[in-house]
Amino acid sequence: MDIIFYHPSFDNHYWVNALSRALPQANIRIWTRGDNAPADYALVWHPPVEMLKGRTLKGVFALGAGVDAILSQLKNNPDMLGESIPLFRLEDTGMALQMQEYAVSQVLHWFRRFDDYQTLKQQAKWQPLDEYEREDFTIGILGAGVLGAKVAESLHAWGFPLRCWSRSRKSLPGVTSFAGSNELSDFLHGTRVLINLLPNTPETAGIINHSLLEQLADNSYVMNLARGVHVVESDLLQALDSGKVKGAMLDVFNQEPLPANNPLWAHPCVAITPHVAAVTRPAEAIAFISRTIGQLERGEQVSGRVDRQRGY
Ligand SMILES: NC(=O)C1=CN([C@@H]2O[C@H](COP(=O)(O)OP(=O)(O)OC[C@H]3O[C@@H](n4cnc5c(N)ncnc54)[C@H](OP(=O)(O)O)[C@@H]3O)[C@@H](O)[C@H]2O)C=CC1
Ligand SMILES: O=C(O)C(=O)CO
Repeated sequence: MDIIFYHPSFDNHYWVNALSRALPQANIRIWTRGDNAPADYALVWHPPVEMLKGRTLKGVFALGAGVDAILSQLKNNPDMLGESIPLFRLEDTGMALQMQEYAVSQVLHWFRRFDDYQTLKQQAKWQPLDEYEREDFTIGILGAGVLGAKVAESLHAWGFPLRCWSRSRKSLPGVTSFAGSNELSDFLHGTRVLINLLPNTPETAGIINHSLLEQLADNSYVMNLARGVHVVESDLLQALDSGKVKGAMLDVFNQEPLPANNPLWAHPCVAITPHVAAVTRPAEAIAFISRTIGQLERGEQVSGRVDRQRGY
């Protein structure tokens, strides 16, 4: 079995060595320009079109959870990957725990008013503030897939009222499920903390806009852990300036790296991380990929296949 590997920023040699240990029966090589030799599988992130074009692969694995970049490449280059070639993505592989850490720590930061205490500290003011009540701190999670469901689970342990919004109805302990565009308004009504874990698709791009933000509870908080394209930045800034939204924690942006002149950097109510909410963990990712390749080779059912029409 031949496997080609390409990632623009990972240590490709490290990955190929680790993959070779996990799949000793496979010949695994780093793909470089001009390599047209046969391959059974391709493991990629932001691959050059020529890497995949014209190949008859048994499968392509995205080295992350989101496949928006590769699907957008495919839209512009439909012959990059034949319709019958399955595309897989990483499911969890250590990312859910990272998302849980991120979401729980930030929700607690807001709930315990550490943002307000930081402001008071800058003024050298010793001033106990009113406590927030849990029942006024409803957390709404946009997207209840692999990562959204795990984030909900971790917040459930802290006793917050929880709701999620997805395409299909969910049954998650302690979480009220809202499904489909008809139920989005009800989901937003009363949501104090909005956490975004949707995939980037034509239906979800720009979803966090003026109309959505207006429907949140007053003094709400927004956490974007999914993709920058979900947030209309000018609408968020306006909501922050008006006080409708009290704080935003943003990991992903329309343009990455976020340009130095972007007003989000200087906004006092915005916290920023550089797309690190959940990174691909090699050991877990390699375990998932090698297990899935084994299942495919044996003709077994596999998980993680992307529905290209749906976009995630
Ligand atoms: N910032 C970072 O470091 C990282 C960001 N990400 C981002 O997180 C995203 C989510 O990952 P993951 O949880 O694995 O993805 P999943 O595909 O498992 O979950 C997606 C969820 O979104 C819901 N959804 C999709 N489209 C719609 C829609 N039109 N209306 C309502 N709900 C919708 C799905 O509903 P249903 O269940 O009904 O299908 C599902 O619940 C990734 O696509 C990626 O962009 C991922 C990893 C790291
Ligand atoms: O896996 C993904 O989709 C990511 O965004 C990794 O940071």
